[in-house]
Amino acid sequence: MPSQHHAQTHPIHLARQHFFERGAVQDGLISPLIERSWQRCYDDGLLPEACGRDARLSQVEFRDVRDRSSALLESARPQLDSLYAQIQNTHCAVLMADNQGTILHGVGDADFVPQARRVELMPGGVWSETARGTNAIGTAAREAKPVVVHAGEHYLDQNGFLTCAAVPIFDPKGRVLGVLDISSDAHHPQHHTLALVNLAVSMIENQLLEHECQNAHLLFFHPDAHLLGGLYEGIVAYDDDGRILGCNRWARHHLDIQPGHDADHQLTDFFDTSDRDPARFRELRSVAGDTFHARHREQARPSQTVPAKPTRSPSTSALADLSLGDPMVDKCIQQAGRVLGRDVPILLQGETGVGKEVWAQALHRSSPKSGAPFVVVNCAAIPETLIEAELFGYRGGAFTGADKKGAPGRLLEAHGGTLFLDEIGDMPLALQTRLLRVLQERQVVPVGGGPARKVDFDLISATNSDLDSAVRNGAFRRDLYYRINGLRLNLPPLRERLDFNALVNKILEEEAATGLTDAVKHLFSQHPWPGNLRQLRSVIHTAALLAEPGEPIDLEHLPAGFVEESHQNDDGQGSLAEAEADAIRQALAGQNGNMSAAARQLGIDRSTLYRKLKQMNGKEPHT
Ligand SMILES: Nc1ncnc2c1ncn2[C@@H]1O[C@H](COP(=O)(O)OP(=O)(O)OP(=O)(O)O)[C@@H](O)[C@H]1O
Repeated sequence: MPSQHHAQTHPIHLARQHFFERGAVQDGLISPLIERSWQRCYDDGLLPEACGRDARLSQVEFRDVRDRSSALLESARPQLDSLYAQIQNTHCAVLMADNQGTILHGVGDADFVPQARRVELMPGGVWSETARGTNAIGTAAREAKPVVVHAGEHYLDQNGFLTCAAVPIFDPKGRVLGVLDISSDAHHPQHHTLALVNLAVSMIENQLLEHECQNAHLLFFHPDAHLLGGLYEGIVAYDDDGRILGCNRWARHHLDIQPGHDADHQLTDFFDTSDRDPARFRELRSVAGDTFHARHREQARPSQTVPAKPTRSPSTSALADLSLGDPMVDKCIQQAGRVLGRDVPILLQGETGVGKEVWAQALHRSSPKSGAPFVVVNCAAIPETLIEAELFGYRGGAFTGADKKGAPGRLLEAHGGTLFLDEIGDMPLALQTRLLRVLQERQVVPVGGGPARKVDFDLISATNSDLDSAVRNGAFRRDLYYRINGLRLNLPPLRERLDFNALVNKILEEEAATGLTDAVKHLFSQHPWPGNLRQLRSVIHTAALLAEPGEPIDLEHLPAGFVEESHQNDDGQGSLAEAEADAIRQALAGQNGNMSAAARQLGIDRSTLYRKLKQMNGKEPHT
């Protein structure tokens, strides 16, 4: 096969010439591993002047792939960040791929990333050997070995500008789970990169082992007592019967186990002892005759009565997870934490889309009632005539159209758990009286009569209207207001949150988006966000689908009307309420008056849009 590379003296050029023109390479010009890989690519029919095949995933495929690798991404994240911090500003990028060579995560220097993107060396790019010929990621995955691929060792001509060092990441059973890589421009070769990547991978693998074998015994060992406790110690996880559940790469190295061959073994297959629990000894001998120094650790085991550590229970973390650094939010979390489980009704107050329902769920999950039902009733979404039956239930045939068997009602469904009354300000006055009675007497009588049933639930209510003024003008019962307002949490609007950037990053991650261009970052920081977190999520969700995999969200990906909404704010034209009203009018005009489509575009609920329109029309003269 002819190659673009003609007679040249550099060993790699010579090797390419030999390989592509004569079909064999003179000994010593390139490593046997690279030659093996070239041969596979050649046999597979790949041409060196090609661009790669099936080499890029769609956004949807990419999202699926990332979801499947979420455990790996989670275990690896701290190491990815710290690895990049060590090599930053050296014209390179840190990349992590799954075992099929699809790049899941990438972070790199501004002077290298554009070059890398030209060949799709970025998240969403597929770098398997089949797709792109010999390359560090694909070849490391294929060979299950650390690999450096420099310049012309890349099979495809177009990748000859790269130098890359990649190390496979093994799961505790010794299967390749992914690949960690540092790539840079071949003009800036990095000398210690492979060692750095190896270290980071060791740490990721240990993290995976401890995470996946949470209830196991752990045996740590090393031939040198001074290196016990260091990064190169072997770790074996095993159960009560001495059966090996998994081990790290150094255990495989010290015990000479081939990756993938450590399952279905007993400790006694490798250590020379008849004791099933050899970890009781400080010194061990392997069956091959090597001596190791050892230590032992028992992981937390559910069956044992280990004194409870004052750790954060998984439940409280639901609430704590809402903290991203905003002082007002943190204060709410702290106050809520104090009253949870103490029969104090909580009232969540905040603009539409600030996350009141998300908070209600987190409060429920953090409470002692987290295992019981969480029942949501949106008082604005149910027609007035049906709220009563919905809440209190009804006897069979109690009213026209009612189910013959009757229904227990949402209050009874919440028995033992949490009732979340959303938009409580929209509850009709007559029903407020009935609800108050239930809260006082803790029993429910269904519509149409029947025996009273006892109910017990935690109550969380939410409103985006000003309940104080509703109480003053008689639209909301004062006694009910006191009853539901044991603790009021005022959730700040998005434009006032000091953790705005952290929130954006969290949503970008959840939506598998790559990032934002500087122009979009600037626009976001200026935007009034009338739809708050709901609008932010909906804008990022759509824009992430419109951007190519690995491409940051740019102005062109933002929904129509969004940029204009921001500019109105820039011009300083009028108040926020006016900006919001303008946005609503524009959305309705743009969607030919279709309420559902306009609400979707604005990132708010249809019922919220109705209410806002009512408010706008009440204030404004007809035009
Ligand atoms: N802490 C958060 N982190 C990320 N996204 C969030 C958060 N809180 C809310 N969101 C997003 O905003 C959307 C709206 O949240 P939610 O329904 O809880 O708001 P709300 O205040 O109850 O709105 P409304 O008053 O219109 O009923 C959620 O579906 C979620 O996508």
